[in-house]
Amino acid sequence: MREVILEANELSKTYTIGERQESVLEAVSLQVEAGEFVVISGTSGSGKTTLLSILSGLDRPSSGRVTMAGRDITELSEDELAPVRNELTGFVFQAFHLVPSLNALENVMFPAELKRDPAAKDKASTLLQKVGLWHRRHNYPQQLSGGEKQRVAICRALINTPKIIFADEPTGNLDSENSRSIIELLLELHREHNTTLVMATHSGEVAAQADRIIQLHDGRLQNGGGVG
Ligand SMILES: Nc1ncnc2c1ncn2[C@@H]1O[C@H](COP(=O)(O)OP(=O)(O)OP(=O)(O)O)[C@@H](O)[C@H]1O
Repeated sequence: MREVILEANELSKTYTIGERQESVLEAVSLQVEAGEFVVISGTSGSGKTTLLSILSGLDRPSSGRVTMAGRDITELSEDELAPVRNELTGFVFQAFHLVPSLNALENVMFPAELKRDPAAKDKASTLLQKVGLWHRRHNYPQQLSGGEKQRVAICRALINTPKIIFADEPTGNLDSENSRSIIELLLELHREHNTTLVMATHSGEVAAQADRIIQLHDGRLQNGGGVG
């Protein structure tokens, strides 16, 4: 049997808005195997971003548990969680969170430099070339278009070859040619390094390439979340 790298048990998330309690996720349980490419699909507002944020340890559930690489991360403090996230995961979210004072190349290198990787610059250069941004390497985030920033953020998420990549509409701001090259890059990592991909997307073309599609509807899973 293959390793289950990510597991959610009975996750729920409730927001309080004024006097009202709004339930965004309800009793979501799922398992993802190491090396799987899972797409989370669902209409706008169905809870995809919320689920990805909780699965990746960026946000906490109101109840339920998340286990990552055999470790229950639900009750870890932020200080305990940060090294687990850095070691295992990469994030491609809609907010780019690029460092404004670093140029494109330096932004991509940053996570590898934190690990004192001597190949940081070479790896960052290769990634920028793959996404067609080598000529923009000296530009600062404010000198890049939305789609270019998106691609820099993707390179940065990939530089340490994380075990699990969480991606929220990674091609959301991109035209079809750039979307294809980003998906190709993610799939290349998936194939070559057995990287697990957990991706929310509206794109049927991307979903068609996934091993499994998890459907969210009003915060509930439509099909079982077990390993397919
Ligand atoms: N911080 C918050 N406070 C209150 N409600 C929130 C908060 N964040 C999200 N929501 C609500 O939770 C629901 C799910 O949001 P979420 O962003 O997870 O949906 P989504 O499926 O990713 O949507 P989209 O495809 O439009 O990005 C929405 O109804 C949203 O309004």
